[in-house]
Amino acid sequence: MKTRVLINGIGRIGKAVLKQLMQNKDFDILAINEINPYLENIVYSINYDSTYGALEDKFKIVNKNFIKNSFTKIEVLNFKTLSDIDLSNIDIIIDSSGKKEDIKLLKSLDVQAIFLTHPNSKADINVILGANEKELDYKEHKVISTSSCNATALLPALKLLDDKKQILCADIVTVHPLLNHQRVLDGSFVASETRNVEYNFEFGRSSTQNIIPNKTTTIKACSYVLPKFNSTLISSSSLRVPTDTVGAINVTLFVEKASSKEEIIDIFEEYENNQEFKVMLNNNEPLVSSDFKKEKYTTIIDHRYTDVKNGKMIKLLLWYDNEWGYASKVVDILKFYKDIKKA
Ligand SMILES: NC(=O)c1ccc[n+]([C@@H]2O[C@H](COP(=O)([O-])OP(=O)(O)OC[C@H]3O[C@@H](n4cnc5c(N)ncnc54)[C@H](O)[C@@H]3O)[C@@H](O)[C@H]2O)c1
Repeated sequence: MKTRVLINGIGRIGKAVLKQLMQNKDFDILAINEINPYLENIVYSINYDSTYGALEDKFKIVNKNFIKNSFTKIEVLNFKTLSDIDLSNIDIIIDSSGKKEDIKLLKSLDVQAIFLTHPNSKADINVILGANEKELDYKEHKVISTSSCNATALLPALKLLDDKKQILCADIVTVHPLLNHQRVLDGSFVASETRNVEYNFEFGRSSTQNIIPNKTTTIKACSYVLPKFNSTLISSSSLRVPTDTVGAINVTLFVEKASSKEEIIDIFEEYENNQEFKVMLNNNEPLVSSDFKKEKYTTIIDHRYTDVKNGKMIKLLLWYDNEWGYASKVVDILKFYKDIKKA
């Protein structure tokens, strides 16, 4: 039986999830809920995309509040909160609105599961493939966070090296494309339902003219998945850059067990050849960020920059598509959830 899905919030991540999940015959996207009240605008922004290109099979509006292409017909709703929606024909919700909804309210919804596309310490579980998917239990876990793009890219690599070499401490710097909550030109930085103002004033500055430093929640998000990877072990910072998608993470690790550069590369190559999900891919080509656009592997280890000093300091450069790549992991987690439920 097909799993009937509602997507809440059809922004950058909602659209990337929609376009990938539409291809999967085990899922039926029955509804989208979006606070944007302009249906014409929603359809337009699904059909055309500056980053990933236009849809070949375009949607049209039918029957007032439905959108339809050759294969899919989806109802478009306009509610402020999920609790106002009739969910009688929905099995799972993907909440890609970014809204930090009350977890009690989410748990009370009459669906099998709610997948949040942001890290959430109050969710029943935060899942990253290649880190803790074996802990996912459909009977116990109803509110399931699929963590953040950075943590999804970073944690499998950290876990692998910790299992083999035991990490003593580390530092990461994420280089992240701009996001919709930023300003095009300088302005105020105000709180919203999806971003609180404790962030920093630098996000009120022009996103296209600056490299914007900020704190990152990446390590906090990792700790919700595997508690040992926390801010006592790992320091972090982030640079927001004026590109549309594809991030990079510069990782420096100090480890207990000494190794050579060749041994570290072998560890990642062995992982790539034996993995269950598309998590890690090794790269040795002279590529730049846009070459990783639409890459579905969670993280690409760029071995042109892999290095080891004195046996115990390891340097890595990781790439990841923070939109399409992350959304592909949300879809993989949904497939995994469905598989364990069937088994
Ligand atoms: N963009 C990324 O790189 C990325 C990667 C991983 C996770 N995320 C997370 O995914 C979430 C969405 O991020 P995004 O970049 O797609 O943001 P976005 O601003 O592009 O999209 C959010 C969408 O949700 C809608 N929305 C807001 N509140 C709503 C509500 N109450 N009900 C229904 N719709 C609502 C907005 O109108 C918008 O269309 C955030 O939590 C973000 O942290 C983003």
